[in-house]
Parts: sequence; C-alpha cells; structure tokens
Amino acid sequence: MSTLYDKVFKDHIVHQDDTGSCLIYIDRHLVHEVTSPQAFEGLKNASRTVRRPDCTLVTVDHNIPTISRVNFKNVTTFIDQEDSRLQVETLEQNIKDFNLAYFGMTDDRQGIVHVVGPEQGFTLPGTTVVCGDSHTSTHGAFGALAFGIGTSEVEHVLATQTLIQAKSKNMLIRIDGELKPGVTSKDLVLHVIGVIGTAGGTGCVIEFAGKAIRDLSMEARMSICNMAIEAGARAGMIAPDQVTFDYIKGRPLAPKDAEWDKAIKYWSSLYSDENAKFDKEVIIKAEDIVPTITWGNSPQDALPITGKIPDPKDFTDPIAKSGIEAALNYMGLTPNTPLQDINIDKVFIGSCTNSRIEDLREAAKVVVGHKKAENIKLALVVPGSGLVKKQAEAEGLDKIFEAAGFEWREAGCSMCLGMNPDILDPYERCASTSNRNFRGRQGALSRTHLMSPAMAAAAGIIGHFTDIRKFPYKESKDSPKIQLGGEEDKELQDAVYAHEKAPLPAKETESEKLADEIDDIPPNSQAGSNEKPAAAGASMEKFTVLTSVAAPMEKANIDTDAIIPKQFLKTIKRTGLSKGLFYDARFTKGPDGKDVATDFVLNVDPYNKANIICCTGDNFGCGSSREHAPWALKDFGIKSIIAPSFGDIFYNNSFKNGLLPIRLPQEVIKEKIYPIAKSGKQITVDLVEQQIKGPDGEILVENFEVEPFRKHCLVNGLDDIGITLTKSEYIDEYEAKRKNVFSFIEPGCSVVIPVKGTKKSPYGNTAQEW
Ligand SMILES: CC(C)[C@H](C(=O)O)[C@@H](O)C(=O)O
Ligand code: SF4
Repeated sequence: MSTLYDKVFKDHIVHQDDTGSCLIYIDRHLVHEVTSPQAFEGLKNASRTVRRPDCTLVTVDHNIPTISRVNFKNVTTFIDQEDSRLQVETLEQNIKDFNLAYFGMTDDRQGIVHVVGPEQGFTLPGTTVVCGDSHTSTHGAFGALAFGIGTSEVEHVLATQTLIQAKSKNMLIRIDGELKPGVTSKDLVLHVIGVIGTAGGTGCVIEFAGKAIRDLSMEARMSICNMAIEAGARAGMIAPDQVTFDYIKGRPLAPKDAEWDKAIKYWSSLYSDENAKFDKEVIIKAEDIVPTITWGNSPQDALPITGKIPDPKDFTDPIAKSGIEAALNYMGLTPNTPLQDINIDKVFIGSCTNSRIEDLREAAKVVVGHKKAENIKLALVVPGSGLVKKQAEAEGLDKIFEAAGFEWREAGCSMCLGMNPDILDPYERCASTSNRNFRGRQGALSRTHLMSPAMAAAAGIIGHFTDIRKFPYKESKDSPKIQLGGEEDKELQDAVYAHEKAPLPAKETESEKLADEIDDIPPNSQAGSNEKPAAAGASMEKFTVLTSVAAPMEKANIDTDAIIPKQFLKTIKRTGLSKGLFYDARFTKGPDGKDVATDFVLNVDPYNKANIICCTGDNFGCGSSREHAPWALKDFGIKSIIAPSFGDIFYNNSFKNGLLPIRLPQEVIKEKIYPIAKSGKQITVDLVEQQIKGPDGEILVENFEVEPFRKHCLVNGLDDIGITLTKSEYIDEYEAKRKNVFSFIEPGCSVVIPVKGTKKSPYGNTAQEW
C-alpha cells in the first residue's frame, strides 16, 4: 500500500546506503538567475560539467524589468539596476559556457520558471522536478515530486543529476464536496494554510485530494501546490488524471505518439492506493470555504473576507499575542476593523501563483466595463510568461485592463518580490495575487495582502477589500452567477486560528517508525571519510563541539526574507552577507539616510559575538529557498540554531554550509536553554555526543536528533558532491534503466527549438541572440 509520493520517490532511488540516506535521480532541473551563479562558479572551480544539459532548462525572471521590450537590444542596455544586470549577464554567460537551453528576454517562452516548465510540457507526471526556488512545489500539481533546493543543491544536481534525500512524511489534505461560486483555488489554499498553519506541513509531502481538487483545472491545481511551501511542506502533489493528460498533450516537450501511450500507462498508475497510510490527515469541507484574504505578515494570517482584524486581547499564548501585535503595528491595522473597510493603494496581479491565462481571464471579467478606483495609485497586471501574454492579447484581455486604467506588462516575477523596479513605496497597501506577505517583501515597509485574482481586481475597482460575491459585474454575458453563503463568519474566523491553539496530533506511523529506525543506524564509515579530499570534497569547516553565548529570539515563523532581505540576493558570491543578516531588524535609517544599529539582539553585547541562536518559536527559516540565509548567518559567525522546528529547505541548506540546526521540543528550549541564553551565559553544543551542556558542564539535552549522514558530513567537513561522485556507477546504472523504462521523459530539452531566425543548435542556446 503506497501513497503517490511513496511511488514516485521509490522510482527515483539511485542508491540507498546503510545509513538510510537515499540518492535520488532528478529528471527536470529548472534554473534562474538568482540561485545559480554560485553553483556554476562551484562547477567551474572544480572543473566539473553539467551532467545532463538535456534535463536542464533555464530562464530569467526575478531581476528583469517588466516594462515594454519594444526597444530591447540586450540585457546590458536594458537592465538599469547594476546588480540585477550583473546577475542576468552572469546567467547568460553560464548558459553559453555550459551549453544549456535558455529562454531569454527575446523569446516568448521566457517567463517565471514555474509557469514556463508546465507550459512547455517540461514538467511531467511522476518526474522529479527541482529548482533553486521554493515555489517549485507548483509542479507537484502534475503528480511530479517537485521541491525547492538551495544553491549548493543546484550545484549538486548540475554535477550529478541526483540529490541526497531523506524520505519525508506523508500528509493528506482532502477537500470534500464542491467549492461555492466565487470561491477559487487561491481561497482554498489560503484557507488550508489558515487552518493548519505555516508549520502545519513541516517535514511532509502533502497530497491534495478529494472531489473539490479533482474538479479543478490544471492551472487552479498549480496555484494550490504552489503554496504548499507556505504550509511548510517539502512538496505538494496531486494525482494525475484526465485533466492532467489533456493539459500536457501536444505541448512542445511532451512525449509524442508511442511514447505518449507508454507515458499514459505509467502515469495512470500514479495514485495513492486505497488503504495507503498517511502520517497526518486533514479533511476540509469545500462548502465551508469563502473568499479569503490575509491581513498579517504570514500566509497563515488568512481570514474570510467577511471577517475582521484580530484582537491580540483574544489570545493567551505569548508568542501568538506578541506576533499579532507586531503584525498589526507593521501593517498599520486596528483590531476589530472589518476587512472590507480597509482601503488599498496598489494592485498586483501576477506571480507564479496567479499569472496564468485563467487567472488573467478571471481578473478581466471583474474589470471589464469598470475603471480603477481613484485612490488606486497603480494596478499592475503581469503575465507569467511571454506565451501567456500573447494568448491574453489574442483574447483582448490587455485592452480590457488598459481601459480600466490597469497597466499591462511583460512577463516576470515583478512586484511579487521586487528584485526588479516594481516595488511598493513604504506603507503602501497592496491587494496582491502573490504568495508571501512577509515584511518588506514587496518593498521596504510595504504592506501585502494575499488574495485571488478576482478579489484583487475587485479591490482595484472598489478601492478597498471587497467580497467578490457581491461585486457588480458588468457587460460580460458569462459573468459568474453567485449566491452568498449562509452563516459563516465567526466560526470560520475562529477555525483559521485553530493552529495557534492546538497543533495537529501526529500519530507515529509506519514511515515514522522506519525513519526512527534509520536514525538508529550508525554513520557509514565508507561514505567519505576514507576518500581522497579531492574526490570527497572535504571543503567545509568541521563541526564537532561549539561553546558560545546563544542569542535568544522569542518569535515564530522567522522567515528567510527576514533573515536576509531580497536586496542582498543580487550578489553572485557566497560571502560578504553578514551586513544583510536580519537587516530590517538590525538597522534603521538615520536622518542622513545612513544605517543606524537598533537594539536588536544580535547588535547587543554579548550576543553580537554569538555563535548560536536559541529560538523558542516554531518554523525558523520558513519561506524562500535562498541559501543566502545560511550564508549570512555563517558570515556573521552563527554556527548553530536551536528551534522547535525549521523550514525544510533552510534546514537542508544549513547543513550544506557547515551550520547545525537542532530541533528540540519547545518546552525543552523554553525551560532549559532559553533562560541560560537570556542570562548571557555560554552553552555547549556537542555534535559528536549529540548533547547540549550548560555553563557548568551540566547536561541540558541528553541526545538531540540528527540524521547520521548529515552528522557524518558535518563532523568530517565533507561536501556531498564529492561523495556522490564516488557513486557514479549507480547513477550510470539508473540512467540506463531510465532510458528503457521511462523512455518517454528522455528527450527533455534536447527538443527545444531555438527562437525563429537563428541558427539551430542541439539545445537552442547557442542559437540565441543575447
Ligand atoms: C529568489 C528565490 C530563492 C526565492 C524563493 O526561493 O522562493 C524567491 O523566488 C521568492 O519567492 O522568495
Ligand atoms: S514567488 Fe514570486 S519571486 Fe518567487 S518565483 Fe514566484 S513569482 Fe518569482
């Protein structure tokens, strides 16, 4: 009895060593400019090549301006921001150096990686899909095992086409029944995150199932899996079905003819067996979901549009209470204000969550015949790819938006993250279809509220948040017919906070037991320590015993945007990031515009020299896959972080950089470690003994958990690309089998056709005009 995830994982195991650590094969690797420069540099330094250029597809999305490209000549003249330009130029140079398939800015196929992959048929059911980007979870909508990775892992995949992975837990989220009119997949996923919390899926691969999911289009399914990462999950998956097959058929990189038939046969076996065991199950009734928006700085701060801003007085848990107070303060909101009374300044329709053609159609249906409200300074519509843009223009959607005063742009990440010129000014409030409402996400001091495309468009027309079910649609014969739901408000408003009070019970199941057993196996002495340093890459500083003061932090959901804000991601190096660490918390601007240090804990003696962080709140390092977060921590001198739970990608990235994240029960941290941290006394983290000791050598934690393979690498200072390359015979063997059994995914990008009017080349890259 296997789950969908179990099946896909099993079919990709290249090798499993006696520590239980698995080497899995990666079928599809998407690459963008932000998380790849250091990876390519690593390859070059080690004289390594890209193992499978045919499995590697590259585009540019985060840094590019979204203004008209009519006068585009090349990125050097087109991109004004120096650091953005350098990142894109570096990417283009790497594409040439490694001969990779690339959709550049003159190509209609360019766009946000997570829009491009599915659109091209590069993303296929049952494949493993990775990218140095957390929203790679999007591709799970096809029944692919798709997850974000850090830059070290990008390098690992480029060099070996594999990754070292531990098996995650299985979580089922079943949505029974039917969604009511006016309720979209974005409302559904925001509701789910509101209910389970941003740490609800930690350590799990979530399978979304149930009638409400089956009824959704592929694009709507993608919006759901896209945000699985916001629920803390490693990945989100939906079993492929006829809707999936119909979407893929005929796409440029999809299998054809006999290979198509062979593919369908395999893809049809990809579902969770009837009695398959899930470690966690959540069942939600679709009828209970109403249009949902966020109010705070975490995607779990989701409320029905009929609700009101929470009141900290209603919360007893000190972390939840102070978290709400801080969010209200940042967001400029007053407790108990009805959401629909809140005015906005800007609208952003776009991002890898909601920039596909169906999203634009939904927004256009709302906008048609209306004008944007007077208080709206800017309403941006940014298609997810050049092809989405073309399609929308063919349908006349651009004209509808422009007639209403909305701006129609070129494809890119745009204001989702603001690594490009599209940003909010300080204190501006935005109705946004993106996926993260973290502090400063859309610009310094920006205020982001997440919602569906129809709700964002409607807010742009009315000038404040509004219930789409009451919106006065105009002109369109196919405007949705909507009836309002019954008594939903109070109960729903409470339901979405359930996660603050009672975390979901996690029963010990088969896979958990297996994981525990694997943890008990002693480290494999063959896995690297006897290798020659050149092969095994003994390049990391060793971690054995560390004694230091621990900087106390009493906060949940410390996201990687907070650890290192977006402006510091434009570097092409791994070092020099300590200034950016917790930048918005550590610095404020003085009257002369210069940075002035705040009293943030890491600025204050003795914690300004701390090597350890002790955090009492859940989910440290949630959000983005940026490896810049551990790089910045390391640069500052932090070597270990103790917290009740971590964002999965951050946890992984930390080990790759010689940092030791330690998960401990919250009570243990609060009772035994936090008071010592607060007192400014030192603690000792002993990785060899897996113990934490107090200032007088007393044992505070007898045996903390760490996977044997990770411990082995840290204690010996081993980089795992070297270790994996010693297993290349297993990779060869797997590839031979893949060629035969999974022949339908073999062609990959080798069939990418170069842009018109240029020379042909095997991967389309050398043929492109830059
Ligand atoms: C830049 C990239 C690492 C990041 C991510 O991983 O998510 C970005 O896409 C984001 O949305 O924050
Ligand atoms: S979340 Fe935003 S910044 Fe990240 S990949 Fe998606 S669109 Fe780009």
